[in-house]
Amino acid sequence: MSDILNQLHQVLEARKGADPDSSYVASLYHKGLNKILEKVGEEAVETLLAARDLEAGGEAQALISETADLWFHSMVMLAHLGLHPDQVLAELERRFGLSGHEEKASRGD
Ligand SMILES: N=c1c2ncn([C@@H]3O[C@H](COP(=O)(O)OP(=O)(O)OP(=O)(O)O)[C@@H](O)[C@H]3O)c2ncn1[C@@H]1O[C@H](COP(=O)(O)O)[C@@H](O)[C@H]1O
Repeated sequence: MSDILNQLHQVLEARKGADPDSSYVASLYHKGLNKILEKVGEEAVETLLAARDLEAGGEAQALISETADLWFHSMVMLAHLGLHPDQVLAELERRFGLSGHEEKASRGD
């Protein structure tokens, strides 16, 4: 399932040499870290508002879409700073192991 993260990361890397007028990602790189962080913050707020709306009877698709925007802009931030999404996945895997989920799952707990 996470292969889409790798494929998207490759596109984000390729956009480092692209014309800012022809690519949204290249335009974010061109504007710099502060603009990218502004977008991450904006999408985080839109995500939490969509979560509250869903609990109040709104659409799940709105939360899914906002979460995708948040993950996407977080990946742009990581790529801009020279990091790979695999590093985040590895950290989640490390924590999963630390909390003993696999051990509990194998025991059937
Ligand atoms: N996954 C995405 C993606 N998700 C969201 N967005 C863009 O993120 C922006 C979301 O910001 P907003 O909703 O705030 O829209 P906005 O008001 O127009 O944004 P701002 O003017 O505030 O920057 C929109 O312009 C969306 O088009 C994305 N743009 C690109 N991608 C992926 O990145 C790849 C490369 O994109 P380009 O660089 O545009 O070729 C694409 O092939 C896609 O796979």
